[in-house]
Amino acid sequence: MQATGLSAQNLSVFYGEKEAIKSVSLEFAPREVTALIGPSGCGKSTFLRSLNRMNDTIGGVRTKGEIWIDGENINDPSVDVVLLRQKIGMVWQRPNPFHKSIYENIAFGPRYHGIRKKKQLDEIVEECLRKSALWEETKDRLHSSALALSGGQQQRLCIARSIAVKPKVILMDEPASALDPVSTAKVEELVAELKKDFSIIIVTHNMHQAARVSDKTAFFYMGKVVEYDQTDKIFTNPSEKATDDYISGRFG
Ligand SMILES: Nc1ncnc2c1ncn2[C@@H]1O[C@H](COP(=O)(O)OP(=O)(O)OP(=O)(O)O)[C@@H](O)[C@H]1O
Repeated sequence: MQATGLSAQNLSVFYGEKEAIKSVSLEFAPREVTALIGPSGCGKSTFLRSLNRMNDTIGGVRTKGEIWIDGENINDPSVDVVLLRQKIGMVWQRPNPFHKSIYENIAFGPRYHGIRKKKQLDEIVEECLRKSALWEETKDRLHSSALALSGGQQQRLCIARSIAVKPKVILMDEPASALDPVSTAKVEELVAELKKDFSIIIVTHNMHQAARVSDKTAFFYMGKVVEYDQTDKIFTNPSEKATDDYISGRFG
């Protein structure tokens, strides 16, 4: 079955014999934030990575089922993985800027995809830094090393880098878990701002964060989605007892 936007249909992911994701179907709406929650080892990161084929980089991974974006099955052999990851970007748990200048971190992707004019690249760099609430802090040091930024600034730079290639969807794997509370709040504000332009799918262990930033929440347990609904509903009146037990801290 094809769907508009991004969706997983009966997706299973195996590490060797182990089935880490068990026939999961989820559909993501444009310009919404979806939180993936659940206890450690339930498959959130595996599911997230399968959405832009980052699992391809791990040996011994096998995928069954389908993932569709804009009418294209991303696991089809004809799919160009570089273009796929332009469309579906990723921000990791630990900030991982390139060992380059702040400017080059952002210009790299657009340049790779064919933009060469300096003026145009300058505009993209400024726009992305503004959207990531980093412009004021960096405009006088664009050509200094990105590694001289604080951890929180580096993570916002990684978000700026991910939006520079104009993705439709941004995947975030616990993007604030390595950050202090002030930097965490800035990343959360950024998520709220960015959803005006992008769909965001965020893995988080922080229930308050999921409740604050997301429109929809999927509760994963042992490789399956137990419940997927509006975030308000999941956190105030979940349909499944297991969801209630998890969000009330009774396990996990
Ligand atoms: N590279 C790998 N090789 C083999 N098994 C793996 C690999 N990565 C994850 N797994 C297994 O797949 C299952 C799901 O792991 P995954 O990291 O997706 O869960 P998670 O919900 O994101 O966990 P956490 O919240 O602790 O990050 C776990 O049983 C894990 O041990």
